[in-house]
Amino acid sequence: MASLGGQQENEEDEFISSLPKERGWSFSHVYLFEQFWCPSSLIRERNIFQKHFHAKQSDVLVASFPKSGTTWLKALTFAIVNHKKFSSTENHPLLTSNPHQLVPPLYTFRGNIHDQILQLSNMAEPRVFGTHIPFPSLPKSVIELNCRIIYICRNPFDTFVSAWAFFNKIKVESLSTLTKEEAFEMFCNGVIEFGPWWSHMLGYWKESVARPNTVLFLKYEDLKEDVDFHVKKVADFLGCSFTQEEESDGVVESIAKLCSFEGMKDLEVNKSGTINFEIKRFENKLFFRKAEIGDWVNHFSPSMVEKLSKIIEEKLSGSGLSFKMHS
Ligand SMILES: Nc1ncnc2c1ncn2[C@@H]1O[C@H](COP(=O)(O)OS(=O)(=O)O)[C@@H](OP(=O)(O)O)[C@H]1O
Repeated sequence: MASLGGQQENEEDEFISSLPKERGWSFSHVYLFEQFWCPSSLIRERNIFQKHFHAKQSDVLVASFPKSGTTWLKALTFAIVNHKKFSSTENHPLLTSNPHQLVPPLYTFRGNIHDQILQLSNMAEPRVFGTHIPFPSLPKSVIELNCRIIYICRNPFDTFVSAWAFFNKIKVESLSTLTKEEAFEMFCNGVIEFGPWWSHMLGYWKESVARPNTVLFLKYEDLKEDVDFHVKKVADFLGCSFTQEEESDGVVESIAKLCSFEGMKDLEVNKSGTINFEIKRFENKLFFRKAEIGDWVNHFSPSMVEKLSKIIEEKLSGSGLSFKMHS
């Protein structure tokens, strides 16, 4: 972890310990920082980032609440921005690397901060980063330079099931396994890494309405319905539209196929590869579970359905944001 130096570190520790604190889903604790629940390590990383990271105008951000389709959108975005560089069928980096390796998270400082900044500044442009950070807490330079942001969200029912399955598998050893009931209670209270999920979605939703050329808001369910349409939409948004010839050659369809759940989950790198997450090293295969719309029906009791539906109604009403719950 990058170091701030003695006194500053102490002040930061004091600041973090003054914040409201809850048990996390995968981290021992999460703190209410800038109105979202966040592990202490991320608060530190984010503070360093605010100070030292300078966005470039060509940077692209893939933003999401966890378990909403991040892996899929990272793969698609990487393939789209590099479609002139790599063929989707031969030797494509996505055939041998997990999307999270090709599209690194904005905040994961390990080791020397200056090396990290140098590494990032040497990345091929356009640099594509992933982030689960809510809109208001993004690095200032990202906002000031109007870097393009693609946000993906998913219906909260499926997001909950996916998160419950995933976080229990990657959690720190010392944490007890969250029962479905415990996790659901926390989810309904917004207490989950990067939550509350409703303010996360609404933050990006409002920006996408106010600045549609800067923030593109996508839904997992819509991508499932017509991925080719969305591949073209993302390319147009990023200013790298496909030519007529590329479209006739089937480039759009081959990107969609390369990034499909079926295509990705059976790749060797995603079956047996591992990724170094802050908490521990875990298997890439954990990013690929069922990828269905409506799996929640196998997990929700009628009272859970009623409670979550009410929260969605209450939190999102009037925003214009709604979800498809079944395929
Ligand atoms: N290529 C592709 N296409 C469609 N769906 C996919 C794909 N890759 C992963 N998935 C499904 O997405 C869910 C994981 O969400 P995230 O990728 O956002 O997870 S993470 O936040 O990056 O950890 C998780 O959903 P569930 O299966 O419902 O748990 C994955 O199975």
